[in-house]
Amino acid sequence: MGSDGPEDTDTLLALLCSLLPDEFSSSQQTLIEVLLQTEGDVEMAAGILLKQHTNRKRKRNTSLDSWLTRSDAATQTKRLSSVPSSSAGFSHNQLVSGSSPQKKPRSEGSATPTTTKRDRLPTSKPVKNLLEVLRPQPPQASATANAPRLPPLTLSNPSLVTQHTPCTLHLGVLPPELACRLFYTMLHEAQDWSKNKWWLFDRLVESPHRSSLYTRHPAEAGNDAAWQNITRAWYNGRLSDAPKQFPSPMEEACMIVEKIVNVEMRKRKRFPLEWGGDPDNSDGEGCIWRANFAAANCYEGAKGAVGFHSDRLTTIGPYPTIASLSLGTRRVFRLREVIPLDEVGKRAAQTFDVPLPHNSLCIMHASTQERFKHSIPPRNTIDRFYPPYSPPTDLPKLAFDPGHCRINVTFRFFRPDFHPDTIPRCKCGEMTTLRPDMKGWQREQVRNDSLKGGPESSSERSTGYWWACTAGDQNEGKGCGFWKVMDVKAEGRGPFASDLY
Ligand SMILES: O=C(O)CCC(=O)C(=O)O
Ligand SMILES: [Fe+2]
Repeated sequence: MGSDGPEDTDTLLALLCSLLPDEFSSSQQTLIEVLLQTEGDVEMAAGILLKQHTNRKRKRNTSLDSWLTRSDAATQTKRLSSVPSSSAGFSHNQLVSGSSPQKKPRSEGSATPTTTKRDRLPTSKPVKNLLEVLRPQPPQASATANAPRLPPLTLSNPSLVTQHTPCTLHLGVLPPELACRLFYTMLHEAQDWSKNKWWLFDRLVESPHRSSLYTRHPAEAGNDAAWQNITRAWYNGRLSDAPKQFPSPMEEACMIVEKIVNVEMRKRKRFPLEWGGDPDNSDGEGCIWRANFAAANCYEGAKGAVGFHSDRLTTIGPYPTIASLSLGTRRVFRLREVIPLDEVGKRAAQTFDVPLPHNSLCIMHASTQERFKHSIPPRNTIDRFYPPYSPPTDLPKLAFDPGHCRINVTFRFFRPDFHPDTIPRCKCGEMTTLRPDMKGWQREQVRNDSLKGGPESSSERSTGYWWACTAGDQNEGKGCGFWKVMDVKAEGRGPFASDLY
C-alpha cells in the first residue's frame, strides 16, 4: 500500500526523542514499546517514560524537581529551535528531533548519492515482522500509564462515521456477484504481491500485509522512467515492477465507486489546495473526481494488519479523496486524530473504530490525511467470511481458504501537477516524500514570528507540507536528512479548487 511505514514510526520516535532528555535515546526498543502502548500518542508516551524515570530517580534520592524543570526547558528549546526558519537546507531529523539517535542527518555538503535498490538490501540481519518489533508492553508496564486516555469509540453505522470523522461509509456498494468476483480475482492477484519492507533503526522490518499498485489505463502510466520512480516511491523506495493494470472486475467496480464518490463530494466543501482541474471524464453530472490508480492490500488472518499512518501525498497532493473498498472478512478500520501542538493538553485525541464489512466503501474525504492517522489493527479473532458466490470458473482454484482474508482496494487520483518528474529530489538522488505537517510545526513557526511582529492570519494557519528524504527506509537507515517546505506557487502546482471559486 506504500504509505504505511517507516517514516511514520520513525517520525513518532524522533518526536518522542525531542520531548525527552538525551539519555533516553539509547533505549529505542523501550521507546517503541511505549509508543505502541499509547497507539502512537507521542505526548502520552513521553509522559509515561518521564514518570518511570522520575520514579527511578526518586528511589535514588535525587532532586526530581530540578531534573524535570531542566528537561522541560530543554524540551521547549528543542521544539522551538527545531522549527525551520527557511524553506531549504534543514534536515528533517532536525525538524522533528534534534536528538534522533540513529538517523543522524548528513550535513549539506557531505551527502553522497546512495542507491536504494531492492536487490541491494542487506540481508545479514533477519527480517522482522513489524508487529514483532512493535510488541506490546507487558501488563505491569502499562499499569504505570496514568495519562488521561479516551477509549476508542466504535462508529457502527454510516451516520456516526459522518458525524465524527471526515469519512463516509457506504454499505453494499457493488452488485453482490461483482463484489465476490472481484474478491476472488484480487485473492489470485495477491499471490504475487509483496510485503512492504523497510529499515527501522538497525532492523529490516516488514508490514504484516501484502500490497500492490494498479494503474487504470496504460496512458496513465506515462513514460517508463517516471513510473519506475513512482512505484519506487510507493514501495518505500524499493525498485519494483511498473504498476499492473486494473483487472476487468476492478474496472467495473471503479466506475460504480466513482459515481458514489462524486455524489458525496458534491455535498462537501472543498479545501483550497484540492485538485481543481478537469477530471477528464465529465459525464455532465458535475464530475469532480476520478480514479486513475489503486493500491490494493491483502490481510491474511487476524494478525494481518497495517500500522497507524497517513497516506503519502507525493503523487496525490494535498487534501486527497481516497475511496477504500473492502471485500472479504470484516475488519476494523481505526482512525486517530493527531492533535496539533497548539491544542495539546487542551483536548485528548479520540480513536474511532469503523467496522468495514464485505462490499463496503469508506471514502476518506479531503482533510482525512491531514488530520487523522489510520490503521487496520491486528485482532485475536475475526469473523469467518462465507462468500455468497462460488469462484469464477476461469480462475485457477485457490490453494488457501479465503474465509479469513480481507482485500482492500484504495482508488486514488494521481494528480498531473504532482507528476513524478516534478517531485523534488533529495541529496541521495531519490524522489522525496510529501507529508502533511499534522502537528502544526510550521504554524508554530509562524506564531513565533508573529511574537516577533510577524503576521498571523487564518490562511497561514492552514496545514503545511514537507518534502522529505525517505531513502533511508531502504538503505539501512542512511538517508540524507533533506527536507524542505512545499511551496505550491514556486513549484508551479495547480490548478487548485481555490482557482474555481
Ligand atoms: O486496508 C485498509 O482499509 C487501509 C489500507 C490503507 O491504509 C492504505 O492502503 O493506505
Ligand atoms: Fe492508508
